[in-house]
Amino acid sequence: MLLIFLLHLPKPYFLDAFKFLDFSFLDILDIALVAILLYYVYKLIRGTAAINIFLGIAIVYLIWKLTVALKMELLSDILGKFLGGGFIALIIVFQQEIRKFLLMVGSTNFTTKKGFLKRFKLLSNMRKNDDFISTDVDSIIDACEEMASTKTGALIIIQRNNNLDLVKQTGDKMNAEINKALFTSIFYKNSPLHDGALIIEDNFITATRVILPVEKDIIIPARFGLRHRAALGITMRSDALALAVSEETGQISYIKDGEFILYKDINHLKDLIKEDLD
Ligand SMILES: Nc1ncnc2c1ncn2[C@@H]1O[C@H](COP(=O)(O)OP(=O)(O)OP(=O)(O)O)[C@@H](O)[C@H]1O
Repeated sequence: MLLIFLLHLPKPYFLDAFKFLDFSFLDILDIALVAILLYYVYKLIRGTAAINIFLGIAIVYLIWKLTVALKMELLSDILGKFLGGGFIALIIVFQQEIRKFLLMVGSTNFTTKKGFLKRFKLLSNMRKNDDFISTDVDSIIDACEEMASTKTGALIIIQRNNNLDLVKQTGDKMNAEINKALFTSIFYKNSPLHDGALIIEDNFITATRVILPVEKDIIIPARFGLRHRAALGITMRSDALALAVSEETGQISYIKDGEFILYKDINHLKDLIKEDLD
C-alpha cells in the first residue's frame, strides 16, 4: 500500500522522501569502518567493567544526536559540551583499553602465510608452492588428552595473525617441530620447562616458560586460577587460541577471543581448532 502511495506521489516528493538513501561508496566505507572499529572496541572491553562505561557514553551520544535533530538547543548544547570536554577524560578512563587496541593493531602480521594475503583466492596458487606446514592439531590434542589423564597442567598458545613476539620474550626460545611426546615431556611436573605457557607458530613450538598477561577484571568460576586467567588474557589481547589442561581436574579448556569455547568431545575440539586455524 505504502509503495503504491509513494509511486503515485508527484516525482519531486517521491525523490525527496528517499533523499536520505542517497549515499555514496564513501558513506558505505565510512559505515563499514565504524562497524569494524566498534567491533574491536567491543572485543577489547567485553566482560570488563569498561563495557558499562562504553554503553553509557554510547547512550549519551545517541541522546545528543537526537536532541540536535529535534533542535532542542539547550540540551544539545549541554550534552555536546559534556561529550566534547569528556574526550580527554575518556582517554584517561580507557587508557588500558586504548593501549591494548594499539598493541593489537600494531602487532597484526598481515603478511604471515596464514594471514591476510591467504584470503585472496588469486594468491592460492602461490600457497601451494610455499613452505607452509599446517599445524598438527591432532598431535596437540592427543598430548592434551594424555596430560589430562595424568592431571598434568599445561598451557598451550597457538599464534594466528597477531604477532606474539612481545610475550615470547618473557620465556625461552625453542624451535622444535610439534610432536605429542614433546608436549608431555615439556609439561611433565619435574621438567624445568613445565612452568608458564608454550607458544606454537605454524607447526613449531617456538617458546616455552612464557609469562602471559593475566586477566584480573573478568568474572569466572573460582575453580579457575591463574593458568586460565592467563589464557583469557592473551586471547582477549590477540587473536591467538589457547588450550589449558587443569592440574586439578584434568579438564581441557579451549579459549578463544577471551571466552571458553564449549565442545562435545575430543574430535569436536579438534575440528573446532582446525576450523579456527583455517
Ligand atoms: N601469567 C601466567 N602466564 C603463564 N602461565 C601461568 C601464568 N600464571 C600461572 N601460570 C601457570 O599456571 C600454573 C598453575 O596456576 P594456577 O594453579 O593458579 O592455575 P589454575 O587456572 O587454577 O589451573 P589448574 O586447574 O591447573 O590448577 C602455574 O604453575 C603456571 O605454570
